[in-house]
Amino acid sequence: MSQPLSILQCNDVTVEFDGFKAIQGMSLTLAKGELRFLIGPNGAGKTTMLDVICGKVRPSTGQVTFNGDIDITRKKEHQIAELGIGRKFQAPSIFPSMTVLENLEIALRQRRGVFATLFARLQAEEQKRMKRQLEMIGLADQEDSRAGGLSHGEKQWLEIGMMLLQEPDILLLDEPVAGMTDKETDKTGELLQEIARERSIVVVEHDMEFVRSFASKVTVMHEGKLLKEGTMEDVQRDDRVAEVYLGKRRDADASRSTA
Ligand SMILES: Nc1ncnc2c1ncn2[C@@H]1O[C@H](COP(=O)(O)OP(=O)(O)OP(=O)(O)O)[C@@H](O)[C@H]1O
Repeated sequence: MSQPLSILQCNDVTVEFDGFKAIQGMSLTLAKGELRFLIGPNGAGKTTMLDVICGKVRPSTGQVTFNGDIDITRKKEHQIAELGIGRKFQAPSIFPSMTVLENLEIALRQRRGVFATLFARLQAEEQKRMKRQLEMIGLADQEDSRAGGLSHGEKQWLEIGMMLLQEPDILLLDEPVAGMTDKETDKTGELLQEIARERSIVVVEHDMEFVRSFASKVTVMHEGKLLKEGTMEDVQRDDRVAEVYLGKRRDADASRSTA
């Protein structure tokens, strides 16, 4: 069988903070249209890996290549964003006093490659895209609501919608379901699976129930290194993972899983 095409490759990445190696020779390959979960105990280096990919942190050694042969290791954050890698942080960065639709309009105007002169001609088509995006993020009947009045989950979906209007090839999400209700969490999982039909996603996540429900492939990090990669079943069967990660969470996890 042929290998799926990769959209991102991180090879032997090392990150040092004042001599402390937060990442130690980490490699990760992401396929086109893949929804990948990055898990591991606190301090494993998950967020730092996202920082490396989006250009916020420069690795001291190693290489990151995007879309085949584009070396993004030394590129600046805005250049990487323009190439098509979008990063969403934990706190939503929406404009609370504007409506849902206005927030999406702002995102659309920031879209890479859209020239002001073309904007008028594209408007009808762009309006359609915004409406489609609204449907996808489940906020179609709230387009005129003030974004600041949305629930926590809805704010996160709006921000995901804003990212999508910039048409990234890769979305990097840090704990997207933190603070969400169970219902919102499930909706988010379904949304991510839908997005992954067209784009690739890396999700850093602590909520194991969420990962179990929606992950096909999981990467486990520990002390800045790759510990295990595979299906959730592979990962759960691995003794080293149980020891360093799942074991530590087993009690808290068991109480959630019985629900
Ligand atoms: N800017 C920084 N300066 C110094 N040390 C840092 C910096 N950023 C992260 N670290 C350290 O690097 C290690 C990895 O941190 P990172 O935030 O990537 O882990 P994580 O797996 O995302 O953890 P968590 O799940 O708790 O968010 C930690 O020991 C952290 O304290």
